[in-house]
Amino acid sequence: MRSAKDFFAPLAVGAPTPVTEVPARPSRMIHFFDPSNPKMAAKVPDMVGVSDVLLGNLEDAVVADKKEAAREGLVQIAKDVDFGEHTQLWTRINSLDSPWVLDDLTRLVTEVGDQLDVIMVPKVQGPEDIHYIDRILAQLEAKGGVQRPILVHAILETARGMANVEEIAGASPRMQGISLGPADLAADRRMKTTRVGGGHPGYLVRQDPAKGLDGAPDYTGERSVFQQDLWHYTIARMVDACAMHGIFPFYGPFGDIKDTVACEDQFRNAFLLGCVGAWSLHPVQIEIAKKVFSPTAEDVAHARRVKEAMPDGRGAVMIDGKMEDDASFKQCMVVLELAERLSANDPELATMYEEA
Ligand SMILES: CC(=O)SCCNC(=O)CCNC(=O)[C@H](O)C(C)(C)COP(=O)(O)OP(=O)(O)OC[C@H]1O[C@@H](n2cnc3c(N)ncnc32)[C@H](O)[C@@H]1OP(=O)(O)O
Ligand SMILES: CC(=O)C(=O)O
Ligand SMILES: [Mg+2]
Repeated sequence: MRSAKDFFAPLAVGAPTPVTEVPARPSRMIHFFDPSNPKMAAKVPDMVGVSDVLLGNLEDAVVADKKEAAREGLVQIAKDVDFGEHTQLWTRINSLDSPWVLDDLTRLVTEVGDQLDVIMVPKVQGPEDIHYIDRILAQLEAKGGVQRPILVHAILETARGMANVEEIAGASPRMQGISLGPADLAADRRMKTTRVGGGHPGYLVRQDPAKGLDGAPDYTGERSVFQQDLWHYTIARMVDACAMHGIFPFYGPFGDIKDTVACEDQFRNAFLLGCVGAWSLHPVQIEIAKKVFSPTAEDVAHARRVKEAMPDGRGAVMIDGKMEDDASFKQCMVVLELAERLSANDPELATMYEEA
């Protein structure tokens, strides 16, 4: 463990000073594109300002013989495209045990390090993986003359990573956030779902049987079933780990692109539990994430009323028959702060909240 007093010192001579607070930039959707796919790459400039985060994916979903093309494609995009103030450029590098990761890091950081906001690291197993990335990034930042520290995002997609999630979240001042990786995590845990995120009709709770005429349970009657959320425990624990360390939790991918309704439900569950965003794999999911991860006009209006009724956040008042006090005031401030942050980037949302 590093001494607290050294935690914010650069890990290489000439590397930029680490941040003491992770910038809370709007990141409602992390939109994935494959930089080796010319059709997807061509769409990137038009997605600036549409997606909060554009992520050039180098890992899974990019075939082995396209790894170099994806890396070079991303370098070119980072050089050619102006991402402006409101869209961040991220990448997902290959896993730390792969033959590509060293070149991914070396090439990207020394060539376009100042354009990259966050590097997503897949299959993080424990804090030691983050310590490795922390040091090598510092060395490469120094070599490339990078001016601001590149932040790090871990994907939670192994049982060991899950068991170490709190240590991962606090492993470096570079840690920006953590995403749930439901596909690899399901495989690693030997879960028996073949879906990429989302629920499963087999994971359910069934209503008790009604009583028959003789007062005994009638096991033959109709009984409602309630599908449960396979990911509840994992997301809730990830949210706590992130909140504890002042970093941001994200739901990951929802693979059933055509099921926009269930995607919206899964995203909203994550939003309500504390996540700030989700991944978008297809352009259709950008709008879903934008809708879900922006507070509703009703919630903003309610939060404002509570703030007006309790300007200093103390005491207890009744609003619409409900008690509001210091704690619910804080809940309302979470909503208002998020609405304010998002409005600064999104004039449409700003107008909606003004009129709420
Ligand atoms: C478990 C994990 O690790 S998840 C993360 C890794 N996976 C990914 O990154 C997957 C990213 N997404 C994709 O590869 C694709 O969206 C797929 C394979 C799911 C579907 O692709 P398609 O079958 O081409 O979808 P579809 O036909 O609806 O595409 C419509 C248009 O949107 C484009 N498009 C599709 N996905 C994207 C994207 N992520 N970004 C930009 N454009 C996209 C297509 O190129 C197509 O363009 P065109 O109209 O010029 O032909
Ligand atoms: C997100 C991811 O990489 C996974 O689900 O495996
Ligand atoms: Mg994965």
